[in-house]
Amino acid sequence: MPPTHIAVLGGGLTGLSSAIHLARRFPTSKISLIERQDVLGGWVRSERVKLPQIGASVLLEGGPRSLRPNGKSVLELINLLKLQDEVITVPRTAAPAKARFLYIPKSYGSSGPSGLQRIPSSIFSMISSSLASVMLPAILFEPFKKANRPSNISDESVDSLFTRRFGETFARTFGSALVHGIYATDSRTLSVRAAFPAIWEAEERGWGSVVRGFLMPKKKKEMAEQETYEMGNVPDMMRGTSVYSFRDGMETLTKAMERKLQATPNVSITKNAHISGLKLLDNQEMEISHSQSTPIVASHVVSALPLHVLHNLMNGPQNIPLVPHLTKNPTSTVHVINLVFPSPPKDVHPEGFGYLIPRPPDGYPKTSNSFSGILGTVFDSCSLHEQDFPPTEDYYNAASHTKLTIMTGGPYPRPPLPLHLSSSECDVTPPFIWNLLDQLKVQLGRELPDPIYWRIWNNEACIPTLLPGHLDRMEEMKASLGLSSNGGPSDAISRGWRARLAVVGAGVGGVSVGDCVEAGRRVGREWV
Ligand SMILES: C=Cc1c2[nH]c(c1C)Cc1[nH]c(c(CCC(=O)O)c1C)Cc1[nH]c(c(C)c1CCC(=O)O)Cc1[nH]c(c(C)c1C=C)C2
Repeated sequence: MPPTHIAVLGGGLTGLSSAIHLARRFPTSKISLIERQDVLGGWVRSERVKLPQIGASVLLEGGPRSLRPNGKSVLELINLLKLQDEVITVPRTAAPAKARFLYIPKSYGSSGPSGLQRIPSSIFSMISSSLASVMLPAILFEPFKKANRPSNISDESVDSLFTRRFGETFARTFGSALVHGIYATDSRTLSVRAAFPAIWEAEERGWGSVVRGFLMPKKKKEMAEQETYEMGNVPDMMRGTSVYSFRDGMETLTKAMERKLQATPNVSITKNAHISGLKLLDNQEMEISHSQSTPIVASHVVSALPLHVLHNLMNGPQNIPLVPHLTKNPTSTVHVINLVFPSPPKDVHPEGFGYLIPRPPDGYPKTSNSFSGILGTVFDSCSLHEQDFPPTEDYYNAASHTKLTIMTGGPYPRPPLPLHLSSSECDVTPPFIWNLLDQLKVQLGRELPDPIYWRIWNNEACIPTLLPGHLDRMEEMKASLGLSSNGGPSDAISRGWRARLAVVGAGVGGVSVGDCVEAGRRVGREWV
């Protein structure tokens, strides 16, 4: 029998995707989506600002800003929500797809390269690269290094695997920068199996060598199970695309998901609702108390809340079955700072995607002082100039402005934020922004004009750091809910939750937009 009433807790990407797919799968079930804030979409936030000084309208992002076309569940949503005309693509041959940089401060050491360094994209470009001294020996000798994974480990940190296979300098230079750019955390704390399973598996496939493993074909049983996605013509549109976004930013996707849900008769959305409790009733239904009206009683619940928030809900006075590991992982806070300069990109930065900054050799500083803790900078004008008006064909040399985004925080101590978070709220540029501009000038190696617009987004606890052992812990968590590892009901049916509570989201199964949408797509499959 289909569920009578499904409550979806949390209206971020995973909650929205869960509600959309559950409403399709169970058209006769009642579905209630409950969100704490007055907007849906979670960390996805796009803002269009008009800048009359230069006669431009500029689209800025506070969270994720681009997508890769390999995420089939997002391509499917684009098709289902008819967003094809909103998509903008960056071809694989374009500069932002090919040119990515590392910034290595002079203070990191005298022997290696310093300054803005282009990351080579092939073995041939590696030979002439200034990063060759760090990359070439590490990569060329790795296949000849003895297998060295300790037999008693089932997971380790990204830094630990990179150091074992490629050496300490490579691990710190490339591994830490990669982890900054995705998880905004310390690579010495992040689980390699949870964050980069392909690297862990390549080492196994390659008899101890990651490089050999990547060069070898995958065995049949390692190939992902084949899912069918309703993608229509979207894969054709994406041919040759490196990354894509939407003309009006990533909110195009979440707003379209919300509109779709509003138009679906069996779905109700409650915003501004503070959820205060989750209780298991004697008849196996679940009661969700929240601030907006009387409690909701649901036969099935999807929690798309951050795990620590779910933990707090369950820790009330009611006696409910324990769900383990909800508070194990820490989270990273990222400050995202959009800057708009009144000059074309050629006067501000090299053409490309942007740059990442590796971890300092002595580790992260303990206090913020004047050090800004920049993790990396994205050259938004290069990849996303089609979002801005008026359109400029030769945007790099001729656009009226440059937009870029600095990301700070994560493992660095964070200086206090200014009172006002955008230049539209105050006339005086705060020291926080001047300090970042000083750092930016050093990193880009040039003088910069004063920005005509700045905007700070405080993404508090936005990305979970999945600690080593995460995958095993999530199996135990699922088992406690009465779910087996493949998502179906386990024989532990006597457990209180009886597979009627599903826990999904970035803290469980992957932090990318694609992972969140996919998790929502798969949830509740066992409820038929
Ligand atoms: C708020 C800042 C974020 C940082 N990482 C993420 C966010 C939202 C999440 C993230 N970023 C990337 C991925 C991988 C995506 C994939 O493989 O499909 C994830 C899950 C890659 C990425 N990193 C940066 C960009 C612009 C992208 C493309 C995707 C996106 O737009 O988020 C730049 C970047 N992100 C962060 C930092 C510190 C940084 C530095 C330049 C943190």
